Amino acid sequence: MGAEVVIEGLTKSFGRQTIWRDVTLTLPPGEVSVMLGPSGTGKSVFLKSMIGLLKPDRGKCMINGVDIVRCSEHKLYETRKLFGVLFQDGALFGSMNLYDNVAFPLREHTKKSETEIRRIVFEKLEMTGLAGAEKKLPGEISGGMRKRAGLARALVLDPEIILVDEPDSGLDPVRTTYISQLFLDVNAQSDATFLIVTHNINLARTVPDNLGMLFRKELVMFGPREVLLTSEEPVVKQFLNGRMDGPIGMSEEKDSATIAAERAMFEAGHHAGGVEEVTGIPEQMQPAPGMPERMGARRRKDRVMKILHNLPPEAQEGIIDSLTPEEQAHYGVHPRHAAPPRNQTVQTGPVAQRHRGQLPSDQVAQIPDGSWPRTEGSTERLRNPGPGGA
Ligand SMILES: Nc1ncnc2c1ncn2[C@@H]1O[C@H](COP(=O)(O)OP(=O)(O)OP(=O)(O)O)[C@@H](O)[C@H]1O
Repeated sequence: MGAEVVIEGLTKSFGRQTIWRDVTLTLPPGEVSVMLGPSGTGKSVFLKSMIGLLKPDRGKCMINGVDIVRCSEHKLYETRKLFGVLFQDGALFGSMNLYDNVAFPLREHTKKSETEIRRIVFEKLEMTGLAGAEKKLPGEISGGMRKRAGLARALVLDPEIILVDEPDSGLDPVRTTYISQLFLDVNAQSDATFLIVTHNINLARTVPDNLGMLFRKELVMFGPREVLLTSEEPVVKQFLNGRMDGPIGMSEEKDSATIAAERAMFEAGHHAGGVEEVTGIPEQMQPAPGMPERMGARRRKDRVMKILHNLPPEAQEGIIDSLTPEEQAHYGVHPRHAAPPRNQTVQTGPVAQRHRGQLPSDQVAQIPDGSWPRTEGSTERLRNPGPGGA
């Protein structure tokens, strides 16, 4: 199982420029999370801080009991081995063919024989749809293939946490969906914890279990996808619809006078851009047929049902609607539009509080005893996460 990442009060500045402050969130193990944010809000800086390439000024980033903000160089080196990182351009060595690029971390960080390396490299190339391309140089392949090669390389050390920086950059919408499918397939096969930073709305709406957003040097929110997708926060709504109408401006944010002047312009009929308003919670993408079930998604159901009463009503409704009738019966909930069965209480709380940041750590990915019935294999994996399991 992937590692849990607990971030508390993280703050990063460059000189006098604060990039973001007091970021608090938990990446639940084995789940897929996406961090959104307008350009320049510090998403890449956030990823780099998580792997210790940049040093935050304050706060904690705990991974398997190690605070990577304050730990020794040796601990940091060891903890970094838990990460696989896919950079925007794949970050491949231009003079090495794909085979050597993918083999590189194994040759650098392990004592594996060339036979074993060959087995692993071919396995990861196959997994990322690159079988047969091993002799190609990065300059001879498309941007999409370069990203998949970067992913193959990120996977060779069997990471517990996979960080992805703007997977859609330079890709058309269809290729972006294919690489999103690949992330979910890899997640199903590895149960690794994913964090993807992007401003791609399609990806954000359909891929992750959890969604967050950075804006104005703060984490606007982070939590189950249904919370952000049903949010009434102006900045979230504007971002999800890609419109000019709202607090996000040409260079990150607008002052109130500009917002008011633009509002008047849009009310007078000027097109605010974007398409018609997109609302609601689209169905989440699933692993391709033949892939194992996503254990992270299964654990998430238990986790989210435990915090359901703390979520805004629209998010509660979306979560309940996404369950099968059997799951709804198991958790003792039913859709708001259906009449409650007799003698059964509806678990929809009155809480409409702004859901900021943290999923309480005592509610993250704890599987209750006698929980939702599991298939044999999945029960086994949950009980015995195996070597390297969190
Ligand atoms: N090493 C650095 N030294 C000084 N400033 C930096 C450094 N790295 C990033 N920044 C600044 O931090 C801010 C956030 O940059 P970052 O690349 O993280 O934004 P982003 O949200 O990933 O943007 P985009 O979506 O456009 O990639 C920018 O103002 C950038 O200039």
